[in-house]
Amino acid sequence: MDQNRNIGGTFRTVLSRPDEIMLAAGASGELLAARLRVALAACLFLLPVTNALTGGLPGESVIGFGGAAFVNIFALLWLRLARRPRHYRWLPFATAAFDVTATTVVLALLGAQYLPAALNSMVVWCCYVLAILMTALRSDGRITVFAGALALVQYGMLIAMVFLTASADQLLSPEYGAVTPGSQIQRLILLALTTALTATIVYRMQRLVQMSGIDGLTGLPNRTWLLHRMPWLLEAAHEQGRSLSLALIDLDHFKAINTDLGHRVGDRVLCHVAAVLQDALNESEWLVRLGGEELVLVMPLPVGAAWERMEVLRQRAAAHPFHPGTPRGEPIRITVSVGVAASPHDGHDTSQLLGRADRRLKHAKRGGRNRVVARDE
Ligand SMILES: Nc1nc2c(ncn2[C@@H]2O[C@H](COP(=O)(O)OP(=O)(O)OP(=O)(O)O)[C@@H](O)[C@H]2O)c(=O)[nH]1
Repeated sequence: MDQNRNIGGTFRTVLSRPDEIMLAAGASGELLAARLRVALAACLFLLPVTNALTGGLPGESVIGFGGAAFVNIFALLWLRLARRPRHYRWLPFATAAFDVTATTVVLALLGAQYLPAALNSMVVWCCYVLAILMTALRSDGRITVFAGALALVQYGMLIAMVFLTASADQLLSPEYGAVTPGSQIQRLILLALTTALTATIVYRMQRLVQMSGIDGLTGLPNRTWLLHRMPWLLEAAHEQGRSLSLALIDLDHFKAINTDLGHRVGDRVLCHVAAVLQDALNESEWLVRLGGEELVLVMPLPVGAAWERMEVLRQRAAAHPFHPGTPRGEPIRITVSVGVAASPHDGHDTSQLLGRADRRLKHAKRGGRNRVVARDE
């Protein structure tokens, strides 16, 4: 699946809004990035101190110290904001822009003191690379591309300004070497490559998370996906004052299919039922394979409406027999039993809802199977 993606498709994926799981991972990544920034910002004070102690230009040390103080104040502010995960949706863009722009400002200040330092300071220029690499922690390709593009534009403008204003001998320096167009183009290319590499890492991370949340047999989201996704769905439903229902669906007499026709046919039956149900779902309904022959359907409905919806789907499963595909194989009617539970009435978290739905599923089995139960008896 992965190998078949073309570059255009990959690029579109990188630039698209990540799903809820990746956004949640990105929010904790933002907090990690904020903590890392505070630690790195504290280390920045070492640069002007080292510069002063090793006989560097006094003006450089003062600028370095001022820049470090500025970065430290903002680093603490970003950390404070990042402690409220996903509260400020603009935060990852703002912090990435800050990291890049702070680098440009320090380079410009160095250049104002001593022109070659603006373009040939290796230590400060490397902060662009760190700023772009740090966007990988946000698990969002849009932020990586944004930070990379901003670094290219800002550094490109700095190059243009220096070359437009400086004379040839101002670009020669005993400390920093010669500032040449060739070396500056190489730096721009390195920034573009860093951006492309970081975006690729983000893309791979997204694909791995996606793959770990998909059931290999049916292609449905799996238990891992459900356990990650449900808290967000429950929180959103709670904020909007809506109910969220969960239906636990179990195939009836599935053991007999395995025993009579073999496990391989059993697997095909599972895929068949998953496809029959999946084909009838709308965008706000999520079908998950919990494990074995148990499926879960999550619906943004109160319990009564969820029961009605499951009744329709139960009848649909029964009306679509499985065809073994062998010359003498008769179509097999597959039925399902279902237990439904809804938040907030039956519970506030996934395990409470699953527990309640499981109890009702057992009632459905005891009551003769091929039925939906949404109430305790
Ligand atoms: N082919 C196949 N079988 C599976 C898979 N996972 C679980 N099973 C089988 O599913 C069967 C589940 O049986 P049970 O739920 O205990 O019983 P049942 O026959 O379905 O009876 P009721 O649920 O009471 O209607 C077991 O035989 C498992 O081996 C799978 O991935 N593929």
